[in-house]
Amino acid sequence: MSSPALVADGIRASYGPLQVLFDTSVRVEQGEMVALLGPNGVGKSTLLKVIGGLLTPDAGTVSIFGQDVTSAPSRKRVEAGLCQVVGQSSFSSLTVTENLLMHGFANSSRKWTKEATEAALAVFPRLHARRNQLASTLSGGERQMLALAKTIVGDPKVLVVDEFSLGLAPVVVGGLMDLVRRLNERGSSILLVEQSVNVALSLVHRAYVMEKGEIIAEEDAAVLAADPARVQALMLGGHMEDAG
Ligand SMILES: Nc1ncnc2c1ncn2[C@@H]1O[C@H](COP(=O)(O)OP(=O)(O)OP(=O)(O)O)[C@@H](O)[C@H]1O
Repeated sequence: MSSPALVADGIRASYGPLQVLFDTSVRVEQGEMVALLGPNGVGKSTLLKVIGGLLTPDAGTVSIFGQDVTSAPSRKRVEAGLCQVVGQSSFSSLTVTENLLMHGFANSSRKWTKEATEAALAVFPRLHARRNQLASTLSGGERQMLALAKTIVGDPKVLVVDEFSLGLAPVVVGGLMDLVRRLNERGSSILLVEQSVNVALSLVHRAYVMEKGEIIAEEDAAVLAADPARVQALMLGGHMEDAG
């Protein structure tokens, strides 16, 4: 039987005395798209830090395609196939297009790189308009778009995305969802952290809902999407008082 693409099992994690994750477990099978949902501050980004090797857990394991990477540096995780959309790092002395092509050629075939560069630029008209401009001259939002576009061109085996809908116009989010879907069709396994439940459930196969550092529900996305009242109750969780 093939190993899951990504497993975080029994993760406990803290910032100093503040424990944020309590035996949190998520799994993404090969070829699967999974969402991690939950309101602000429940620990979603913390779990991604543990997965990416930016925070050492107090307990639990992380594995990628069956390889235990719990204590491995981020570089080893990347070698194992993990790609995380973090930061906005680009080569500032290269143009937008050069950044995309270079990232693609380093990680994938020339054919896919050229196709995906065009597709990514089509999703982001702002980047398209600035395709021959140096990355150093982009605005913060445009750099964010370039970071996402680069990830897609890189054809990752396991893609972890934190809040791709945040701060982007709905039309851009729609285009990005199409790109993520295409990546998944090519075989990428995907973990998507999202606050926008509608965006997430229309894209993924399965979803986890997190509440105060624990997974409180795990369901097929179609089952959750058919029961908005339950989703709303799960997303509000113990945060009713903050929801207003
Ligand atoms: N570097 C840090 N030092 C101390 N506490 C932190 C740190 N980062 C996060 N926290 C706290 O840990 C808890 C979980 O934060 P985390 O960012 O993982 O939540 P989240 O679910 O990703 O939230 P959001 O959806 O708002 O990004 C919060 O109470 C937060 O204040």
